[in-house]
Amino acid sequence: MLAIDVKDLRKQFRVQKSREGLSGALKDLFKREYREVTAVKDITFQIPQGEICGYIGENGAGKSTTIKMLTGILVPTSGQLLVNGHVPYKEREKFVRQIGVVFGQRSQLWWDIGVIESFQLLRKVYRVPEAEYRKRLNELVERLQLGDLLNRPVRKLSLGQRMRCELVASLLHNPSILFLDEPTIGLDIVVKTEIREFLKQMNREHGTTILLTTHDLQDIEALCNRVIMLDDGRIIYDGGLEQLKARWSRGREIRFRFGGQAPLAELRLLTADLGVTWTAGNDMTAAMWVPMEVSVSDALARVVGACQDIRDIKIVETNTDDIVREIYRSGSASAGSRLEGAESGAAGADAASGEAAAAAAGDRADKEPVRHG
Ligand SMILES: Nc1ncnc2c1ncn2[C@@H]1O[C@H](COP(=O)(O)OP(=O)(O)OP(=O)(O)O)[C@@H](O)[C@H]1O
Repeated sequence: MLAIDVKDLRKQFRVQKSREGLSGALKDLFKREYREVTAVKDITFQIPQGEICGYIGENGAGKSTTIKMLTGILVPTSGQLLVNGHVPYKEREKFVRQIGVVFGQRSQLWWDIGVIESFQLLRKVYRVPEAEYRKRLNELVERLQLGDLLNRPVRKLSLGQRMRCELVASLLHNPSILFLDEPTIGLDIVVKTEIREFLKQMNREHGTTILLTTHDLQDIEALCNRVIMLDDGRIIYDGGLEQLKARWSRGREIRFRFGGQAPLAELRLLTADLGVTWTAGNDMTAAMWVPMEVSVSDALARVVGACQDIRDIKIVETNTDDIVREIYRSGSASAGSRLEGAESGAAGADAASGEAAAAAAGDRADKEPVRHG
């Protein structure tokens, strides 16, 4: 069985238009006007059990909306959606016991009571048998070194401490799928690394499927073999991280350090026919940019063959941040990506059930109304 199976999934929101000025406000009172915002546009993807998949995109791309549909908080406008074989918004009670959710900016813990008391309440919510709960809690507390924190109220915890507690809370009932929305946001590098290691371990030992949205591409590098990239509600790339890098990388930089003054003019002359470019570093260093279509080993051989005084060579790959930024800018990851079909007219115009509307109302307060151009 697939962990997540999504077909032609769409979410539209109905947003009230507000007219300008006092007369506009008065008109709004009597006759409201609405417009549709399509946050997710007929996306299709499948995630097998045990995979860690990154779900990325710029602000407003539709990541959170997808996660909310996958976790049953929002009802899709159209399309099909199965998570662990369940339709999330239909079988809420049974379903939530199989998933864990961490929204980086929102807590599932009670603010004023001790962490351990929150855990106990969650045990009851998820109906975890006492013995199983104890065993699980001990394991998680040890892994994330929470011992000292358990009796403190959540409001007294630092962000990093709270995040570790949130992770425990989301895993107490041993869910087979974990949804993480910006799990490392605002954390220092030590805690980030700790959390990444912990997630890898959970995935390895318990086969937990993880879907992760993040703006921190180092989370993706550390955890995911696969990424799904979203732009303006559509999937623009679905595949391996390495393939993405290989396809999009426009070249590599090779840095040289010399025993004396870097012979820049000579180097330029030497490689003039290769299509590489040189930039000076400090006196003793220089960097050669080798575009993708030029062989690195040919370029290297040319330089090394002619200069005796090279002390150090370093090849620098284009980093994922640069690649992803470039893809966002162009709005397409082209070759080999699974481009979703064009938007096919409005389907099921009124998306908002009472539940969805409530989620929507509470939800935008903490966010900018963002869109990229
Ligand atoms: N409840 C809502 N009502 C109206 N519009 C919404 C609602 N939720 C999201 N949107 C709109 O849908 C689009 C997608 O938003 P979403 O929050 O899913 O993006 P995101 O990729 O998670 O962005 P971010 O990285 O900022 O969290 C945006 O244009 C947003 O303004």
